[in-house]
Amino acid sequence: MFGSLKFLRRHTVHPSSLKQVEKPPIPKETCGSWCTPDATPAHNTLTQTNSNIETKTEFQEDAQNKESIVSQLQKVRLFSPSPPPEYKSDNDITEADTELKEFKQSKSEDNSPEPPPVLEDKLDAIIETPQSPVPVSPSRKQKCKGLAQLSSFCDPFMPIDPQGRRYISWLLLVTFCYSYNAWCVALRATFPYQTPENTPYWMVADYLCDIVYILDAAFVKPRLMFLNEGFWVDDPSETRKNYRRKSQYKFDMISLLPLDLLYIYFGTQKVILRLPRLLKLQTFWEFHQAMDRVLASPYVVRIGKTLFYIFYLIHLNACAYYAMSDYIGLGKNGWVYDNQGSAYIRCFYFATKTATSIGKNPKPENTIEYLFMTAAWLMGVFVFALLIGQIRDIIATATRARTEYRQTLDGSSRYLRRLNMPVPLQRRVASWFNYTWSRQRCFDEPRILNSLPFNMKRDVALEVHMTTLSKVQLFRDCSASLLRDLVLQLRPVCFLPGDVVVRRGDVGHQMYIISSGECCVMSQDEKEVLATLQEGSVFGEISLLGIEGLRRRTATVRSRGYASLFALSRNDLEAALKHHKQAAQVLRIRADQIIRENAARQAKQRLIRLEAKKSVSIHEDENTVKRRMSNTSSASNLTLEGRRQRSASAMSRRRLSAVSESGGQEGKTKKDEAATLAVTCDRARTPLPTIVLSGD
Ligand SMILES: Nc1ncnc2c1ncn2[C@@H]1O[C@@H]2COP(=O)(O)O[C@H]2[C@H]1O
Repeated sequence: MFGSLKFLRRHTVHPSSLKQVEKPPIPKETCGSWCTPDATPAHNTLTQTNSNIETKTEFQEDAQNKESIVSQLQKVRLFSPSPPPEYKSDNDITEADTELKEFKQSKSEDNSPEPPPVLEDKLDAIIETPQSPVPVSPSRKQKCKGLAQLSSFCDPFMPIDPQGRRYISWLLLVTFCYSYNAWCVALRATFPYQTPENTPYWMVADYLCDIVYILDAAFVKPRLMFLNEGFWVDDPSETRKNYRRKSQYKFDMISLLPLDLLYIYFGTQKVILRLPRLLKLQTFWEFHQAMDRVLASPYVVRIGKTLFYIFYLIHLNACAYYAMSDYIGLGKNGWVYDNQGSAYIRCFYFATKTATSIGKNPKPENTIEYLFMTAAWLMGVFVFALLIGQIRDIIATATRARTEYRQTLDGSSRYLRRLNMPVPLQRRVASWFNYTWSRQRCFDEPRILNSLPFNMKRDVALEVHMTTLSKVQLFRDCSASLLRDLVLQLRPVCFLPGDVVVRRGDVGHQMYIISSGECCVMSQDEKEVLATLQEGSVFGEISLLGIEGLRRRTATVRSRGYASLFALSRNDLEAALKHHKQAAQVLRIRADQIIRENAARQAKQRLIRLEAKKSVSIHEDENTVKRRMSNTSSASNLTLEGRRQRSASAMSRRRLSAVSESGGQEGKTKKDEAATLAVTCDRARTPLPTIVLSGD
């Protein structure tokens, strides 16, 4: 048998020759997995570009690719230049074992952490999302020198990004001032809440708001960058002109009319003179639009805005009711406010009742009261119905996805029940729906993405799956364009605990990337876990690579708990690899490593089994001899002595034959086993023909 091992030596890989740099070995579990986070060095996350201009030229990318290929090939050099060691005696078993150990060790050395690849540079160009701020021109930088201490927002020479946080915060302040004016002008003009004592406080609040209005119209709005045919314009004179062209500018200017000067003539009680301040309504809308864009759940903003309108209308109604009651005379008849309790609360209560048509309102007693009530009810019927309907729509839109999910879940449950499917299967289906919903929050991701233009779709997909994809070693080792090419082909799939993702022996149709959860690569008998793959790991690629004799799954892979994976079909992978030779190289090298590792493991297991068999057969031989000896106890001493000698020599012969495994009666089966082992070991050591081992 060991003769055949000797024969194999010509094809043996000598792991010791792989040693190039001394690196610490990595833990066992991580050896078998492709780019599990533990096995891979810390990496930079994908970063977003700040401009839509590709920062790398094709040439640079090519040069980088070549460098990376060379380093990969240096890393996994499969052939040894030095001659293989001789297998000289029966100690070959030990040597073979040692070689397996060495192979393992060298493999772990090979997989030892590399210095983190510079991902930032490579992946900077991946997402080509145009960002709002245009780089500041040098002339502007010059101007800004003296004002370096000021933040860019306060700097009167710096343009302002209309989508930036600072501007949105500013809009919040202006909106607050606007709301103050909107509520307080009507309140103070009708209710007796402005007294000579508190007038200075009201005035301070008023003029603080006016200062915000002035700053907004004079320093903020004229610096707002704007999009002109897809380009952000940040030139100060252009941004100023752009603001002046807008209707907003006119309204802003009218809202700042200093009618307050007429206080001198009419007195400070004439708060109605501040009415023009309410014309700054566009900023109020602008703020809500900005929040709509920025917030994770824009529905809250939309509902908030609608509620603001509803309450404001009721507030105006309350003010009008008080003003009318005051005009007619407080408590003069049954309809007017009777001047009891808190004036504002009572009037607001009355206004709410009329606006929402609850009924049981005091009966109007004169024409003006009738007119008021008619107007209030009409407003309730039309305006409020419209606003409340809007809230219903907003909530329906917000929960549409959940409603659809429930409908799909109910439909599938009904279908399975109708077909009398086993209860565990029904539970599994429900569990899958629950998990998929909790992970993705939508079932029609492709439909949403398909409505976007191609590049945008790709950028969205990159952003969505950034966390996982940045952990995939394949994408780090290869050119950034591989990720761009593949990202849209990735199909999210979910697996329940214990689900078989791929089964050994099946034809492979897709490979997988783990997005979350863990998957276990099982041994042939499914009793041992060969490797635990974690987020960012890739598996199922071997059967897709077209390696001769390996078109079927080499191992069963099961999900450990819930697992979210990205599936990539054979066709998509093949199409991508056609244009990304380096990626094909990397995948094949990795596949080769796994195949060798598995083959080496199997060879070792067989050796152990063979050893065990041998020791059992020797033991049996000894027992047989003992039995025979006891049967012939009646024979003469001479004959006994002679037989003993013969039996001893026979036993030693048998021992010898068992140890050498050559010839003998049962030698045939052992020979077969040895031949199979030889072939396995041969496979374990012989590099695959598909792998290109030298290249530039
Ligand atoms: N020892 C191993 N360590 C890690 N992954 C493995 C191991 N053996 C098999 N695999 C993966 O399990 C996958 C099973 O399907 P494939 O043969 O297509 O590709 C296989 C590899 O990606």
